[in-house]
Amino acid sequence: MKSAVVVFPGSNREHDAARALRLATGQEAAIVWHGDTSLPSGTDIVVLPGGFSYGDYLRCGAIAGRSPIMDAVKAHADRGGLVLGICNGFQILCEAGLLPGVLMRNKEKRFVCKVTNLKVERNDTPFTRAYDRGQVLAIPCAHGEGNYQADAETLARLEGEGLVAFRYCAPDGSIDAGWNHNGSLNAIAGIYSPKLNVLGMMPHPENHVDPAVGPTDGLALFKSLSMVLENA
Ligand SMILES: NC(=O)CC[C@H](N)C(=O)O
Repeated sequence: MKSAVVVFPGSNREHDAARALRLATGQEAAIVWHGDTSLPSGTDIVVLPGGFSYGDYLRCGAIAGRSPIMDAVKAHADRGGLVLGICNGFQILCEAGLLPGVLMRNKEKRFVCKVTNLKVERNDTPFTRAYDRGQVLAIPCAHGEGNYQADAETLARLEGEGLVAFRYCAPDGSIDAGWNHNGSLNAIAGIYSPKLNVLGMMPHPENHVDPAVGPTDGLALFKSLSMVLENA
């Protein structure tokens, strides 16, 4: 499995993402600069990592979404290639038009850094097959602008087509506004593209992958990707 992690000026989670990919797949990810115009040949999965690309100026991800590498990322996604955007990476995917909607400021207008509970909506996707449907994961969040918003038509389409990947939930899996720390519509923490090959999510699965430093609920996401590609 060949993976590539894109680095933008201000990215700060690229090594965490590369490490998670290495732990799950046993292979090194290529590190790709945002100013490049192509991905390494044979790339199976592209990861847009978290961080503060371009200092979060204009809107988080707005400038990075127009970087030279994004045409190659779009072409990869159009061919059915896998793309994972985590936190700032999710913001970049929305700003680049690979996913619908926008990430607004958290409802309390504060940066939130804490472990959240995430409900796995479906486990028949390339990103979630190593999870159970309805499983509740403990995954950290660290963002100021994670409040997912979309117009009513887009929201209805996401819900109707099963494109919500994860929701913020209570520890027992119930959807309760008290656990939706950033105010996202329908407690949405992550969404898929219509072909399920692009996933954007605000929480950081790459930070819960190593038993030496804590819980490992994020590892199965990266394992899912390697399972898909082994079976391809
Ligand atoms: N951890 C991150 O990727 C942060 C995302 C973004 N800069 C925000 O604060 O919303």
